Amino acid sequence: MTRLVPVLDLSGFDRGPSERRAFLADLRSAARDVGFFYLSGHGIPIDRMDEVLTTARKFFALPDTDKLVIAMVNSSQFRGYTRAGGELTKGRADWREQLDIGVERKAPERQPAGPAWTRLEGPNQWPATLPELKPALLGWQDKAAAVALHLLRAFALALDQAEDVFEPIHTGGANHRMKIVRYPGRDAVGDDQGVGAHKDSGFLTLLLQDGIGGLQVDYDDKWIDVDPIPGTLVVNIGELLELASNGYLRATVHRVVAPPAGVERISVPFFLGARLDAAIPLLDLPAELAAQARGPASDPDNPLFRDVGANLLKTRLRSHPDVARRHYADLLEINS
Ligand SMILES: O=C(O)CCC(=O)C(=O)O
Ligand SMILES: [Fe+2]
Repeated sequence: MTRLVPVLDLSGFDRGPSERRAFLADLRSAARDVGFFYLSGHGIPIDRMDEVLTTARKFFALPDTDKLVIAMVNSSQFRGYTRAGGELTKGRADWREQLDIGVERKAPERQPAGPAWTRLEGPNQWPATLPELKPALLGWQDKAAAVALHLLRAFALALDQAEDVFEPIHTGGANHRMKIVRYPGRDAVGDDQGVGAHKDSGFLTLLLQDGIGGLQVDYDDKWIDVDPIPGTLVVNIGELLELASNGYLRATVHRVVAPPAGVERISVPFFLGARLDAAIPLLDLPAELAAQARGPASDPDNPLFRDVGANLLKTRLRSHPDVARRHYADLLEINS
């Protein structure tokens, strides 16, 4: 049986010209069709994957007070802990708790006249009572970034571009983001929105999920389960890659249905980002690909900006209104 969401083996990309060609053809069709695929052959041992999930579980098991000390609302960089119900998708609460981190940097000197997105760079918040979390998550972030950048080179070739076409927009200051997420069983609320239907806003998302399931993709107006396959990562395309390819590649809508009563699900999404000062290029696609480009499917309520920093700030402000009110009140016309 062929799966609707296929499994692609990244090691094929580095195994010689004919395997590379086959990998790129599979990548192109997976990315254009359903927009989601499983990635095997990525080189991250399954033990490392399990370790990250285990460490994430330990974090969520900490007492609420330990987690709330590092609440995201403390951070103008949108880093830190969000309790279940504290994040919104299309205005509705998501039933998941999570810790957001990003690239660990010092906050730059604040330039009042500088662009607002400069406030997004800076440090993460870490729990004092679980010191192993920081090395585990920063280590995972490095590994996931390396896999995602490798894949981005493959995407460039699949689009008939120079392999390094995306390098200028991420080299030297990329802003990857990641989080650890816990979806409690639905008995807690009686609502089944783990996370509501959305597209991801970066280039590529690499998702590590445990064995529970609940992730679904929108395909032909039906919700298709992306059931866990051990040892793989789930990859999907974000809006920046859709934008760069003028909609030839597609950022697929997806959601998570909360697990059944008494069951929790842990996931670790990693979002490959770009430099905040970069603008997303419009790639010059060869005629046969350009003819099939649909134009980016921008949501009229939520238009995409080519400027990476402005785009990221807009999506963060929408998802976390409490952070917006505390740290970005000067920018807000939104009063909710
Ligand atoms: O937890 C998951 O499986 C997916 C989460 C997700 O789509 C997101 O955080 O953007
Ligand atoms: Fe997502």
